[in-house]
Amino acid sequence: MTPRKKLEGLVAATVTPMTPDGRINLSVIRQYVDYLTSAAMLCCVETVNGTTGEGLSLSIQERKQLAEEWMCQGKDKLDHVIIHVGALSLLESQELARHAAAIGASGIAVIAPSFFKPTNKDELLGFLQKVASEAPTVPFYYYHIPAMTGVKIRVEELLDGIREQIPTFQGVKFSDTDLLDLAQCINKNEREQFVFLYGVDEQLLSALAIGANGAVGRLQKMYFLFFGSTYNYLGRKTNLMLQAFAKPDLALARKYQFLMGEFLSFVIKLGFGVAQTKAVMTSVSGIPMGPPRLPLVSASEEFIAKAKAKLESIVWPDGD
Ligand SMILES: CC(=O)N[C@@H]([C@@H](O)[C@H](O)[C@H](O)CO)[C@@H](O)CC(=O)C(=O)O
Repeated sequence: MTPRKKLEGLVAATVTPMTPDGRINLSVIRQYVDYLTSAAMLCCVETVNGTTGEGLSLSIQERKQLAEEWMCQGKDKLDHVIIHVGALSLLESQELARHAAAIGASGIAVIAPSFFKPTNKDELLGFLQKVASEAPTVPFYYYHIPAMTGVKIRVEELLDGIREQIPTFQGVKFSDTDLLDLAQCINKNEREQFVFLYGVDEQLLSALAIGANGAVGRLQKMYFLFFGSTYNYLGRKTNLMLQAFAKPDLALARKYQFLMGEFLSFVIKLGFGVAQTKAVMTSVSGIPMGPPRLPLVSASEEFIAKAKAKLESIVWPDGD
């Protein structure tokens, strides 16, 4: 496999900008990249076309266009662009994997198919292997998000012998609240060959504690990574939390986590999902992210006003 720059830092799960009439809006991606690298202080971007990016609501053609645009605009600015290539149809997923390889993606991620679902580890592995083998030089990540897919096969179980079947396997985008499963994965990963990208932003500090349990060195090597939708607009604050944890200044790290939690808990009560993430991101960055695609519907004006007021009312420890 071609040596690539080490994957480290925060990874934003990107939204897919759309025009008011619901078409993908490639024209703002350059601005989006600049925003992420400057204001949000991120150097990686993922997943183009993931959950937050409404990947499964897009056509194959749209997904390819978006992937190409992110690769083009991210060149020399983003260290990594990981492309989500999961689909309900194996053939479509394979086509997207080949495309991601052809345009030079830093990695591909795949969720479990979620209409006809794999019922055990071997079925899931079979699907993942057939996708990964279409991009034999591209680092491969399993994207575990059971709340969305309904596929609850434990990652700990999936990891056993996975490299024999998927030589490009690099790790897991772990977007689940089951910290026992995550802890077991980290604990078993003695040779440190895999990375775990944790994706429940409001629980990041707890996951950090689990990752740091084995050895602080893991954290220093950024062996344990974080991705999520909130890093689109709270990336800078999350980076400050990571710095406080590494120091270690746990009281300060907790303060950041609690304040992020205060915002998320507030918006979750109002009803929070991809549509609302798009609205918050539009309001914070000034980049028109547009509406989501049906069946998702735009966030209400009331939500937008309340979320904005809440975010502005938070007094962060760095004085911002
Ligand atoms: C279900 C969901 O959308 N989860 C988000 C989180 O970042 C989530 O928005 C955040 O923790 C707030 O609840 C990410 O894990 C999604 C994600 O990684 C992706 O879009 O690729």
